[in-house]
Amino acid sequence: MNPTWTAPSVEPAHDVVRAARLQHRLDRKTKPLGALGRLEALALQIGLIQRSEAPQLQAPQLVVFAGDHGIAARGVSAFPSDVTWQMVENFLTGGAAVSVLARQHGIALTVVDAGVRHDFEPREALRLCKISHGTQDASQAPAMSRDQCHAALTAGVEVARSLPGNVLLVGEMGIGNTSSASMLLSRLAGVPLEQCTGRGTGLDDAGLAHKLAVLQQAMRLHDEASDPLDALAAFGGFEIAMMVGAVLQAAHEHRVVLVDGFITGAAVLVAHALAPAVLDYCVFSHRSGEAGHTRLLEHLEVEPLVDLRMRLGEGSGAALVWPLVASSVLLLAEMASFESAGVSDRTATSLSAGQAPSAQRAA
Ligand SMILES: O=C(O)c1ccc[n+]([C@@H]2O[C@H](COP(=O)([O-])O)[C@@H](O)[C@H]2O)c1
Ligand SMILES: Cc1cc2nc[nH]c2cc1C
Repeated sequence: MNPTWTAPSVEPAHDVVRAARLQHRLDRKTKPLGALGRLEALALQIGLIQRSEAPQLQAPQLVVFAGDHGIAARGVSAFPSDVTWQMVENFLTGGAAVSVLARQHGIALTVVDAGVRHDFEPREALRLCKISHGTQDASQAPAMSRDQCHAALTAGVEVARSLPGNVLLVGEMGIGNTSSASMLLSRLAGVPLEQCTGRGTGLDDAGLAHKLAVLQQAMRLHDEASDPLDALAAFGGFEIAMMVGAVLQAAHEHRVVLVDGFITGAAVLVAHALAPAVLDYCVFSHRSGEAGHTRLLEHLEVEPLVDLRMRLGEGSGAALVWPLVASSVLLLAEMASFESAGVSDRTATSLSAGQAPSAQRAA
């Protein structure tokens, strides 16, 4: 087995000339300068991602990657592992939060069995990519072997490659996966584990203290795992590794990547360590209520679009902000300019008052 895995290449999306042109288009729209706030930066980012001054979003795809975690047997979650496969069934029959939101917004939903401890009947919206029936307990052994880790990364690449459209919304399901995300954050960002570890699905104070002790044990066991792929194999899980592959492939193909919460954020953290330009393609949908998410966003120096104190996962936050993302692109495409609508702008007045247009934006 090849000891290294070659990540899809990711080109930086930034281009100074295209950014200036997009900004000029936005500035000539019939509104005060900057009045659409972060929607303007969003439209500009998507223009850069698509290398276009007239970006368009097509056939958004939400993929929920699901996997189980051996470490869940140590009592680090408020729920049992069986909830993972039961929720996969719920996604497929349309009753989960993400199912409702995807239906509401016309987003295609695919569920990927990355490594759930259950055998599923084949279904149209289900991709069977199981690496194993759950990972090993990371407090006792590496969560996965190098081979399994590479297989999961490759499967994620293949899933993204096979999907239509130019927007990937990334979600996950896996009892115990906040533990993996916390350990990845601590190891890759150098943040103390206490600041990375939270209540997940709803641990009480005693549960949180126990979770922290288990994660400390796992971190000590894998104290050599500092390279991003070593850390990913040590701490898991299969769904996180598949998300890393999918995000890298989506960025390679110049798709917009709409990132959900803490666990999807941890996958982006790994992807960023492998290919830093991946961040140019990522839109961070929301700030999760899970404690470590704020540290993760600070480390990546990114700001999510909204904070609704959600902490569900599944891609629910990504699905929820999809209409904002779609609106930003539509406004860029369809709003009239001052010239085309015959609306007077204030440039003439400010110029006669000796103020440069650039000073207006700063104001
Ligand atoms: O996305 C988030 O920010 C988030 C925060 C806390 C929990 N979750 C979800 O809850 C599960 C993991 O929580 P836990 O307590 O089992 O580690 C998993 O299925 C995630 O989708 C998700
Ligand atoms: C019920 C339930 C739904 C979820 N969706 C994502 N993670 C979850 C965890 C639980 C426990």
